[in-house]
Amino acid sequence: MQTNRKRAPSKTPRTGGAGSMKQSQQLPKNWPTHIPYLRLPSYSKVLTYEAMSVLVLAKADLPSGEEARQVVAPYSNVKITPIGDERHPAHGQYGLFASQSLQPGAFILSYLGYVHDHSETDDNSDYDLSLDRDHGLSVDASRSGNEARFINDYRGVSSAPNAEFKDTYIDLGNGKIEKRVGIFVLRVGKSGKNSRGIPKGQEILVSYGKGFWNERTATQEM
Ligand SMILES: C[S@@+](CC[C@H](N)C(=O)[O-])C[C@H]1O[C@@H](n2cnc3c(N)ncnc32)[C@H](O)[C@@H]1O
Repeated sequence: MQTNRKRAPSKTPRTGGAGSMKQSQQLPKNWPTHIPYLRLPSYSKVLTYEAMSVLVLAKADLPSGEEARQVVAPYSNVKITPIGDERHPAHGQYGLFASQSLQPGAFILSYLGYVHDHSETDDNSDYDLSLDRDHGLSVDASRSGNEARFINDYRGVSSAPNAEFKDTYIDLGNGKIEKRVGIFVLRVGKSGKNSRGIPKGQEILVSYGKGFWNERTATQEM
C-alpha cells in the first residue's frame, strides 16, 4: 500500500462528491435487486476526521506516479454473469467478466462498499477488503456495492489470477481526490512474462490471498 501525505480536507465529506463525473441512473444487468448499487463509497458515520483525511485528499496531494481517474457507473467494460458451468467452484453464483478486451496494466473499476474501521468489521463478510492498513480501514460490499463485489478468486477456475487489487485515486471534480481500492489487469503473468491482458468474454479473477481461504477452512472446521 502506498503512503499518503496527510492534509485534512476543508470539510469532512461522508460521501464522495459526484463532481463532473457522468453518472447514469441505470443498474448494471443482473444486479441483485435486494442490494443497493453504489456509485460512490458509503462512509461509516463513526469514521474519524483523521480517517476521512486519509481517504479524501486535495488533488495537490496525489501521490507521485498516480493519476486521478474519472469513472462512470455502471461500468461498460465488465458484465455481471451467472456462473452456469458446474465445474466452476462458484457455480450457481455470479462472476464478473470482461465485456471488452482489457489491456495489461489497465484500470478496470473501483471496489465500492461500506467504508469502515475495525470497530465495525463484520467477521462473517466474504466481501470485506482492506483499504488502508495503516489506519485499519476496510470496504465491505456485502450489503451494498458495485460490480466489483462479483469478482471471484482464481483458485479452482484458472491457473493464475488475471487481475489484482491496488490503490487508486478518483477525481471528485471539486479539487479533491478519493482513495479507493482499484482492480487492474495484471501486467506480468505467473511465468514472469508480460500478461496478454484479459480478452473479451473472459472472467476477471483475482487472488483473495491465502488468508481468506485459511480463515474459511478454520470456520468450517469449528
Ligand atoms: C466476493 S464474493 C464473489 C462473488 C460471488 N461469487 C457472488 O456471486 O456474490 C466471494 C464469494 O464467492 C465465492 N467464490 C469466489 N471465488 C471462489 C473460488 N475460487 N472458489 C470457490 N468459491 C469462490 C465464495 O462463496 C466467496 O465467499
